[in-house]
Amino acid sequence: MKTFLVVNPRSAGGETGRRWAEISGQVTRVIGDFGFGFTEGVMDAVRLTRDALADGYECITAVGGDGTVNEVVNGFFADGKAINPQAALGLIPRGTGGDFRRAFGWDLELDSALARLRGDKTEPFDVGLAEYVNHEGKPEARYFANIASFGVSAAIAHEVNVGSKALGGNLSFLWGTVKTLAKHKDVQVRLQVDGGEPEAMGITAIAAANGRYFGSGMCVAPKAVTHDGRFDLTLWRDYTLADFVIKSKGVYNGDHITWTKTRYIQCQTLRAESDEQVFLEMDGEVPGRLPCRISILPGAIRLKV
Ligand SMILES: Nc1ncnc2c1ncn2[C@@H]1O[C@H](COP(=O)(O)OP(=O)(O)OP(=O)(O)O)[C@@H](O)[C@H]1O
Repeated sequence: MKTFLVVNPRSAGGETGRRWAEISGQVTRVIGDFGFGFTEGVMDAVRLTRDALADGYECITAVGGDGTVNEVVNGFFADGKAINPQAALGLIPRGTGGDFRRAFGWDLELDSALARLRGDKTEPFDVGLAEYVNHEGKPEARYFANIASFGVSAAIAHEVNVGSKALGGNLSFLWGTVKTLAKHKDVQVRLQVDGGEPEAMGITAIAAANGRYFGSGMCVAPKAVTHDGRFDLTLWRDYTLADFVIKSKGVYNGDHITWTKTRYIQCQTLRAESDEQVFLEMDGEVPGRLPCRISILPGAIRLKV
């Protein structure tokens, strides 16, 4: 398979760029010739992926974290269609959060990533599509690989992404989480699942999950499968800071789905709207807010496993 690596040199705190000579040497040893490009900023991985597919590359491999995976997946599509439905998505995980790779039990070892790239095993991979309102108030659509969520999860991601990183990555994330949770109140939304009757409800957060983890390791959707053509929809209500701190074990190991404050269903589409400002997060980025429509594209691309 002709392979192209989309490399985010800034991922893993810039270590990917600094260690590139060593990484690329190992890639060559294991898979032979490959093409590659460095991303130069936000959304650049979309362009690199589209160009590589147009050049006939059959396996596009993200070298980075969840943000890079999201952009590469977006590059698999143009004008609402997969550019090459037979093309495969590969991953050399380099990020800090790594929620996408956790669904597959993949670690950060380069050797295991290269073994996947060298092998010819792929499996169908469902892709999420979110239509929403961006921060300029304009309608926008974006694909996602792992999870789209709204409510406190998106508020935290927004706080961390726009907040000061003066404390350093992990501390900023922790501080953003505590600050947001401490002042959070459930928001009122109207939710319509698979075209059914709209239901009004108060929610802490709702996650439409293809993969299983978000928020750097919270197992929000423990039964989600990335090739079953469905989202696992997790609805949290009345969650407080204490649930995320004192009872956090259940949030991290998936037991929360047995709590009375959690609802867990499967669906293919959902619509959500609110009279309040409710941010929408996908794969860790916060490109906009409700109202949104989220749908699944079953087996839209193939994944190297
Ligand atoms: N050259 C660049 N300079 C600055 N930002 C970049 C550059 N290339 C890519 N980016 C941005 O970096 C963001 C984060 O990258 P990525 O998710 O790969 O790494 P990470 O933050 O280390 O990992 P994770 O998201 O898993 O925590 C991406 O959304 C991307 O738009």
